[in-house]
Amino acid sequence: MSHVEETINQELLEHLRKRNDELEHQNRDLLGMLENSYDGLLIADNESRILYINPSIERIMGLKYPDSIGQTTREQIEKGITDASATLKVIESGQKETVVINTINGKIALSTGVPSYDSNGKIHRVYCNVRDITDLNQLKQKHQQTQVLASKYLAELNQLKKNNNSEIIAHSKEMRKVIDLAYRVANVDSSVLLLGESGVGKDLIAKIIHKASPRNEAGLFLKINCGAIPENLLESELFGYETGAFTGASKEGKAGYFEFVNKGTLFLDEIGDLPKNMQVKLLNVIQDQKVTRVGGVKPREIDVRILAATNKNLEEMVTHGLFREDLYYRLNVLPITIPPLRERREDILLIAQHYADHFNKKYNLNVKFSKEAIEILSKYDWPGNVRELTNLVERLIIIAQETVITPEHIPPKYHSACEPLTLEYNYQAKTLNDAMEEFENRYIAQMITHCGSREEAAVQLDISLSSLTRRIRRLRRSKLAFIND
Ligand SMILES: Nc1ncnc2c1ncn2[C@@H]1O[C@H](COP(=O)(O)OP(=O)(O)OP(=O)(O)O)[C@@H](O)[C@H]1O
Repeated sequence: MSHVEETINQELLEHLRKRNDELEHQNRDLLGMLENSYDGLLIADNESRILYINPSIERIMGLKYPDSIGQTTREQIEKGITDASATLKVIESGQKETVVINTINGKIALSTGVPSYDSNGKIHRVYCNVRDITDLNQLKQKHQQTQVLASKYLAELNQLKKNNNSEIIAHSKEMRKVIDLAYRVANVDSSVLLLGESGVGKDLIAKIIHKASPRNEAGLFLKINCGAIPENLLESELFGYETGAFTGASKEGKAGYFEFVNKGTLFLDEIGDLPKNMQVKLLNVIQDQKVTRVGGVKPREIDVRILAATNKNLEEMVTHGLFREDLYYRLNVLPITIPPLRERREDILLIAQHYADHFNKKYNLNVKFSKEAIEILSKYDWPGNVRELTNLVERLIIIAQETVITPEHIPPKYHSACEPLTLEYNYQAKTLNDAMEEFENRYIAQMITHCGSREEAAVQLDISLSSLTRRIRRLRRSKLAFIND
């Protein structure tokens, strides 16, 4: 070898040594990155055989190094280590794939596989990035729970806002007594049982009691309709549940209404519909002021005032064994009975007027009641009480085309106060035609007197007001004119 050749060889050797050093450094850097990545990294061949895993894969998926090297991801699924494989999906589709996997050590991960091809265009390697999203999922769940809680608070705030605006109309002696009692019981902490037919205002009185009590500042008011929550959910809704208490239960567990409303007031509406097995549990919670979540053992201290309401006869239910006597006495410490609307007729007009103002404002109208319409409403028995009255007022305000509600606008069933007439008199007429005319004349005249107005009489006679007016005009021209102005 010449001197020149020797020099070139040495330079080449030096260059190769340097290059080798560089590659070794790069290799070490790359390996350092792979080994220290917080995400799991996995390299597989075109048969899903694992060639490389980093330590994070062991943390996320429970795969051990070096045992898992050479195993296929299909085998991992068969062994139950994971329930899906991005590698297999990439091999199937030939493109980038992302799957959510549940791993043997209880983690949820997002696995993304990317293919790499050889010079023939065939898959040569699959590179997988496995990101642990368990914490992210828990955060998401927490976020969702916070959102649920926030919307509950918002609903409660809106309810409170509404309460501030809601006015109770209580002109009658009977209702004034009820309100008076409500304010007095507000200052003590005993249970109150609100009794009365549907729609009398039990809800409204319950809100008044809470608002006037010190609990208004300290906690929330929450109404639960015991008859509306499915029996299998009622216990967990009221008392909450612990982690994994039942299938579908949140991993975090959940506070029930009693805990949610702590320091406030829980209004148990339709208490007569509470299933018997729940009655004893409710009794224990009220007595001990402690609640144990479903699936839990540790009782939690609570401070909740109970208001209950029913339109059923609880005493009778106790006699028939449908309601626990001990719970009945526990709830019935302070009973308040709200009389039906028909037993306090003087409230009818004021309530109707109050809601007419309310709906006129709401619909930007200026509809008023005629004297005759008011008379009909005052005489009706209102089996659905104030709720029925408010519903009718809203309907009348909307349907009255004119600015005055007349008897014609009011549906026939409300005209019940005009009972059928009994007509007894001697006919002066001889012929059938005359007798028929005479009957018509007298019947119409008496019906107008009886109902107090032509409008109401027309409703009772089931003819239009204009038809009645035409008949009156014709009858006035007859021999026997009974109809006066
Ligand atoms: N005295 C009143 N003044 C004004 N509004 C009233 C009055 N009483 C009841 N209302 C209204 O009538 C409607 C029915 O009242 P509420 O829901 O309180 O009755 P309830 O007795 O609780 O009925 P249910 O037994 O069916 O639950 C509500 O819109 C309420 O605001």
